[in-house]
Amino acid sequence: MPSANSRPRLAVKILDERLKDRMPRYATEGSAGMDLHALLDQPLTIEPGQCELVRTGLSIHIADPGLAGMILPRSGLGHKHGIVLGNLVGLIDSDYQGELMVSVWNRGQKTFTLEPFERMAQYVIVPVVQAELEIVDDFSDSLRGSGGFGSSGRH
Ligand SMILES: O=c1ccn([C@H]2C[C@H](O)[C@@H](COP(=O)(O)OP(=O)(O)OP(=O)(O)O)O2)c(=O)[nH]1
Ligand SMILES: [Mg+2]
Repeated sequence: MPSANSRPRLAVKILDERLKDRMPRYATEGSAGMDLHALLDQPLTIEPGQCELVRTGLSIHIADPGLAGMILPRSGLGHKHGIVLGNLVGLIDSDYQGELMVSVWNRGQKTFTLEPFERMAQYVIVPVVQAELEIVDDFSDSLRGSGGFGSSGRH
């Protein structure tokens, strides 16, 4: 695993002083994501079916088009409390310089209270390949062809 020194360095703006001692970090050496804390002045009640856009107090400029950020649910909150993301997955462009926002969706059946600075989601950096689309009339044959949606097991 690359040491902390050889990891890509991403510029972060702290938009609220209270985030200074709650910076996202890898909890273990092998963690894929860093948890994002909810920037809230008071507890936020989220009713079943309700979705709230919650501030993180951070802007992260990834800058490198070969990388992207993803905001993913935390499994404990998702499984035990039905707290996932209103957009299912948040995709953060490398040129985005605004505040990271988390769409917190209560897809469960009970009211959930999100506490100030609770860890609500996780942020993962992933490699990205940008492609060029080249218009053609025909493709060279492939084994699959245009079969999809469960076609591979059928005779
Ligand atoms: O959960 C999310 C998803 C997105 N964003 C920010 C970063 C991302 O780069 C930008 C745009 O996201 P996306 O392209 O998914 O949204 P859009 O609806 O297509 O908006 P736009 O027209 O601004 O691209 O919004 C967040 O802060 N949190
Ligand atoms: Mg977009």
